[in-house]
Amino acid sequence: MSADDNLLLRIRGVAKRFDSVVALRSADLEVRAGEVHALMGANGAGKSTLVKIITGVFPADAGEIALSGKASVFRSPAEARKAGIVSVYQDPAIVPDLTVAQNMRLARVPLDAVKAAMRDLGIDHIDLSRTARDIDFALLRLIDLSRAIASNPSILLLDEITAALPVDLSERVFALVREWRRSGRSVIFISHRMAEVAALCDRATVLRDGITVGVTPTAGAESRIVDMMLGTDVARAAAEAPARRASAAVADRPAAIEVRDLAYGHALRGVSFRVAPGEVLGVAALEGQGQEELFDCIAGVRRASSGEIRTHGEVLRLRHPADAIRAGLVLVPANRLQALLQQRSIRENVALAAFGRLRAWGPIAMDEEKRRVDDAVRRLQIDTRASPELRRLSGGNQQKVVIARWLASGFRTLLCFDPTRGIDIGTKRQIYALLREIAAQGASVLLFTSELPEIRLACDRAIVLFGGRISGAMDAGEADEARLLHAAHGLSAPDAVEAHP
Ligand SMILES: Nc1ncnc2c1ncn2[C@@H]1O[C@H](COP(=O)(O)OP(=O)(O)OP(=O)(O)O)[C@@H](O)[C@H]1O
Repeated sequence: MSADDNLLLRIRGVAKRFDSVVALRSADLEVRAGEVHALMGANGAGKSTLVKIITGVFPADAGEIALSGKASVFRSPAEARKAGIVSVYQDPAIVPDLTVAQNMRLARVPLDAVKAAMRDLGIDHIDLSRTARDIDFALLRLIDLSRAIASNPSILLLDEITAALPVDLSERVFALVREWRRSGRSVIFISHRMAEVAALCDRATVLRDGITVGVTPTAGAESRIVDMMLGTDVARAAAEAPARRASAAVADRPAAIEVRDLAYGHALRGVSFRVAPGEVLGVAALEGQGQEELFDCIAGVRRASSGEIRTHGEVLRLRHPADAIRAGLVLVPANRLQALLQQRSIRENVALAAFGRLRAWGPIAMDEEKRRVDDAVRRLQIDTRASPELRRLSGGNQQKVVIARWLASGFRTLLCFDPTRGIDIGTKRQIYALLREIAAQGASVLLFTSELPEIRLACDRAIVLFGGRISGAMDAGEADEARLLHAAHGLSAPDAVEAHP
């Protein structure tokens, strides 16, 4: 049987325009039965738009879609589901104020099948009568995935499913995808993490500026894929890792931020560390080891049960995020939906923080605000073609808006919680370079990342959390994945890992 006989989905010349924005010019995609197929492309390349066209969220302006050789146009996700195509979209399709069970009923999927899928993913401990709003974002995505699996599709589309997931939960998704392939079904997998694409996917289709620019087996093709995604010139610039400052006895300087014996219920216990001015301190941890509580306490979102937080020697009383912002501590949260006003313009969203601050200082300096906002938008290369509405930006570009906001307003310490979630490899490098630049100008950065290789690229030092305590501390040069993972599992003998590669 030839590969063509095995073709499940064939897409030719799909185009889509939103007013003046051309999201897709001519997208081609062929997915075989029993294949895990990566859909790659930089932020804004058109991946999510293609996923939404395939699953009937909106119609294409042009092009053909054929399923098992038969021309197929779906007018809604429900129609696509009936034909065996189901997607887990980038933002969970879950109503926050309903319980998990109510959400599943809303999606018309049988609860028993959802429970079975949750069991397969190892998340059956979640009480289905809990309100979705109270459930961690990473777990919500897995619940959304369980919903998708429950209808047993022949093609599963996963749009950046692992972007919010820590290593251990990502592994469960990979196991499921492999099982899916073994049973002859197909997965279309979108991710900005090249390592997982190379490990998991059979072939990749690459989109650039809305056009399919190549199809390749993934094995050994990582750098070729990056070249295709970014265009060769940009890829070359992106490959130059940001220069890490020579570690000039940073730890000896007075701390920009010092955390002493911090506790928050059982989630955080006796956590102490310092970040010097000009330093980027990385925080690594598996899911739910106290990292969210740590960032929330420092950002004034939650009140610590005991312990102290100081900036430049002064003990802070943080009762509200505004207290932290006044002390120069600002948070870039992982969940951009929390941080952004979807109905407002990009400009308003970037100006949000600066606006409050400038107003506190006196008359609003509109020119100054405009200059700062323009500068931040330019530095982060935010794609403003779809201006003025923020909600029309691609996921990665929305994430950049959150960072741009604080760039425009100024701060002394940037608390970044997984800031490069869902961001393409070129932009990621820009963000690391930006964090380094911010540090070089004297600010300090505390960076939690669920992507362990980022620690070495962006940080000077790293601490690792396990069970609410610090289970490891090391210089970035030593923070390879094996060492970090070891500490993240509460194992204190990284040398043992090296001894058994
Ligand atoms: N509903 C919409 N209205 C207007 N423009 C849109 C809409 N949805 C997407 N776009 C625009 O279409 C282009 C492609 O966006 P899309 O979300 O498909 O990119 P992507 O490849 O998924 O990016 P990312 O990796 O950042 O998620 C972007 O310029 C985006 O701003």
